[in-house]
Amino acid sequence: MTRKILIIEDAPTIARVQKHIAHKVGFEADIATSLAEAKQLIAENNYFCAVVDFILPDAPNGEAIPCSVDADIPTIVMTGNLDEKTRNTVEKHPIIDYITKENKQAYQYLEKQLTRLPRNEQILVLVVDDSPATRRHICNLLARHKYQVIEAVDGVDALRVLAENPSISVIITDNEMPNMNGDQLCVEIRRLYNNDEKAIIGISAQDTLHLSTRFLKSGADDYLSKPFNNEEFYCRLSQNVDMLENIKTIRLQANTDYLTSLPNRRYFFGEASQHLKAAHAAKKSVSLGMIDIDYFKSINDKYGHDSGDDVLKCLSRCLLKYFKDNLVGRLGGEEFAVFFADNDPQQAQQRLEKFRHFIEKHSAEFSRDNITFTLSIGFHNGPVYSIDELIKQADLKLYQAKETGRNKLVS
Ligand SMILES: Nc1nc2c(ncn2[C@@H]2O[C@H](COP(=O)(O)OP(=O)(O)OP(=O)(O)O)[C@@H](O)[C@H]2O)c(=O)[nH]1
Repeated sequence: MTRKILIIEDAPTIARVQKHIAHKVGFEADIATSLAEAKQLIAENNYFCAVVDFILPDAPNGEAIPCSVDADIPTIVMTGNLDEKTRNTVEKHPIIDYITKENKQAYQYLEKQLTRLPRNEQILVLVVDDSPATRRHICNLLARHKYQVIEAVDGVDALRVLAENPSISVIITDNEMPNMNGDQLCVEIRRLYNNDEKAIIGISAQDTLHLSTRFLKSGADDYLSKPFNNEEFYCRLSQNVDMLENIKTIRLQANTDYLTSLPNRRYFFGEASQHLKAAHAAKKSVSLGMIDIDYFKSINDKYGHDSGDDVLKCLSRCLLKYFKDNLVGRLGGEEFAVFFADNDPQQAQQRLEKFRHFIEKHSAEFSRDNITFTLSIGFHNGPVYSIDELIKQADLKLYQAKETGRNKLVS
C-alpha cells in the first residue's frame, strides 16, 4: 500500500509543488488548507509524515505544528522566514526539520528529506553510552527520523551486540564508559569491520582535549561534542549514512552487468573463487555450466542489435529464476555461467539439461519479437584449484557442443 503524507499549506501553488514532490518520491498526499481541515484529516487517516506550513489562516503562529507532532506524525515545518521568534517556536517542538520556503533549493531539500525517511527505516543504529538518560535522548532523536535503534552500555557490550546484529550500519558512541571506552571501541570495531561497512560517530564532553582527533585516528568517521545541537546531529548522521549508501551503490555498479543486471565477470570470479576455496578445504568438488546462445550473431543480423539485447535480458531473467540458489553470471557477450557449489554433479548437470530443454521449447515466448533460439552448454565437475581452470575445462566442453551440432550439453 502506498504511504500517505499530509501537506498542511494554504497557498495552492506551494501545496501543488509539495504534492508533486511527494508523488515523485513515492507517496500519496492529502492537502489541508487550514488547521481545522488538518485536524479532521489526521483523525481519519494514517500519515507517514506531515509537511506543515508555519502560518495558516486559522493558525498564524505555528499552532498547526503540535497538531501533527502530538499525533506522532514525523513533521517537517515549512516557513516563509526564519526570524528569532519563529525559530524559537519551531524548535520547541520535536520536529524532523524546518525548511525556509525562500528558493528552489528548499524544495530540493524537502525532496531529499522525504526520500530519506523511508530509507531510514532500513538502517539499524547502535547507540553506546553508559548513561541511560543520554542513551534515551539519542534513541529518541533517532526514532524521530525513523531509524531503527539498538543499545549497548559500554564498549564490551557494543562488540557483543555488533556480533549478534550484523545489519548494524552506524555506531554512535560516547567516550567515557566503564570496561571499554569509545576510543578503544573504535579500534576494536575497525579490527573487525571496514569504514565502507559501518560508520562510527564519536560523542563526548566538549571540554575533553584532542578527543575528536583521537576518535578519528582510532577509526571513527565523525565526532560530535556534547551538548550537541539536534540539527548538527541529524546532518552528520545523514552524511555518514549517505556515504555508506554511495559506497554500496558504487560497489553494486562495479559488480553488475549493465545490460542484464546479472553479476558480471568480475563479481562472478570473486564469488566463485570463495566457494571454490571452501569446497577445496572440505574436500568437495564443484561444478560449472558455460552457457552460450547458438548463432546469436544471426539474431543481431536479422532482428537488430536492440532485439539481440532483449534476448540477452530475457535469458538472464530465466537464468535467475531457474538457478535462484546458484551463482549465475554474464561472462561476456552471449556467454553465461552457472556455478554449483554443492557436491552433486549429477543433479547440477540434470538441471542444466532441463534448462536447455526449457529454452528450446519456450524461447519464443520471452522476447518482444518472439525470437526462437537454442543454447549450447559445456559442463565440468571436478576437484579444480582455480576458477580459471574450472572455466577452461567447461569451455572446452562448450566448444565440443558447438562443434558437434549445437543445442546440446557436453560434459
Ligand atoms: N545485441 C548484442 N549483441 C552482442 C552483445 N555482446 C556481443 N554481441 C554479439 O554476439 C555475437 C556473437 O557472435 P559469435 O561469437 O560469432 O557467436 P554466434 O553467432 O552465437 O555463433 P556460435 O556461438 O558459434 O553459435 C557477435 O555478433 C557480437 O556482436 C550485446 O551485448 N548485445
